Amino acid sequence: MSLLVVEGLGIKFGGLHAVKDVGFTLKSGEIVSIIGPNGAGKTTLFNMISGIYLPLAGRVMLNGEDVTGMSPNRLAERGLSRTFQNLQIFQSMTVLENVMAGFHLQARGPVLSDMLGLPGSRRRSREAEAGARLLLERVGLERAAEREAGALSYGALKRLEIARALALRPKVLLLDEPAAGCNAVETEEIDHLIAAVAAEGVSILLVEHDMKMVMRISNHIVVLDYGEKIAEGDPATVSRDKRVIAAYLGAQATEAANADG
Ligand SMILES: Nc1ncnc2c1ncn2[C@@H]1O[C@H](COP(=O)(O)OP(=O)(O)OP(=O)(O)O)[C@@H](O)[C@H]1O
Repeated sequence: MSLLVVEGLGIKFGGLHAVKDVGFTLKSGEIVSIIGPNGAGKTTLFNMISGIYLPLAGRVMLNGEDVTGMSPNRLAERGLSRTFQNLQIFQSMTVLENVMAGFHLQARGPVLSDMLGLPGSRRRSREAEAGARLLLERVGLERAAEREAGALSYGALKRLEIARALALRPKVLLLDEPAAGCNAVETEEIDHLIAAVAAEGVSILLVEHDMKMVMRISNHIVVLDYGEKIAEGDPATVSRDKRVIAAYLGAQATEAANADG
C-alpha cells in the first residue's frame, strides 16, 4: 500500500496557478524526487503536503487518512516530518541539543513535570539524549555532539538537520534541497545517508537540483513545469522524456554551456 498519496493538488497565488492538479504516490522505503526548473512549484507542493499551505484543490492521504490542511505538528505526530531549503538549525545551541529539541517535540505533553524537573522528566531527558547521540552517530556527527552548531561546515549542518527530522521518527521524510550549497564530497555523504534511511523503511520525498544525485538515488521522479506535472517515471524513463529535456535538462545544459563559455 502507498504510504503517501497526493491527489490533484492545486493552489493559486494572485490568480496564477503555482501548482495545478499534481498527484503521485510514495510507498514504504521508496525515494521519490520532485524536479523542475526554478519556479516550477516544487517548494509550494512541499508546503501543501507538509501542512504549511492549505491547498485550493486536491487532497493528501497519509497511511490511509486524509491529512489535507493538517498542521505540521499534527502531521509530525502521524509520521510525516520535513527539512527546509534554508536551514532551521539553532546556531548557538550544541549539535546534541539541536537533535534533542527534535525529541522534545516528539514527546510533547508533560510540560509541567519537565518544568518542575520531576523524576519522569529527567528520565525523558536521558532517553532523549541517548536517542540523539544514536542519531548523531547515524549521520556521522557523533564526535561533534558538544560543539556549537554554528561552527559546523555547511554539509554537516545539512546532516544535522536530517538527524533532527529523524528524531520525530518519521515514516515519511520530506527533504527540501538537502544538498544545496554542498560540495561534491558533502553531497555524496548526504546521498549515502538518504539511501541508508530509505533502506530502513522510511519513505523519502525529495526536492533537489543536483541531477546526478536525483538520478542516482531516486526510485521514481515527478517532473513539474509551470506548476503542472509534465512527466513521471524511473530515472532512465524521465531522463529520456522529450518534454523533460526541453523544460529542464535542456535548460540546465544551456546554463552549463553559458557558465563554461
Ligand atoms: N508565497 C507566495 N506568494 C506568491 N507567489 C508565490 C509564493 N510562493 C511561490 N510563489 C510563486 O509560485 C511559483 C512556484 O514557486 P516555488 O517556489 O514553489 O517553485 P520551485 O520549483 O520550488 O522553485 P525553486 O527551484 O527556485 O525553489 C513561482 O512562480 C513563485 O513565484
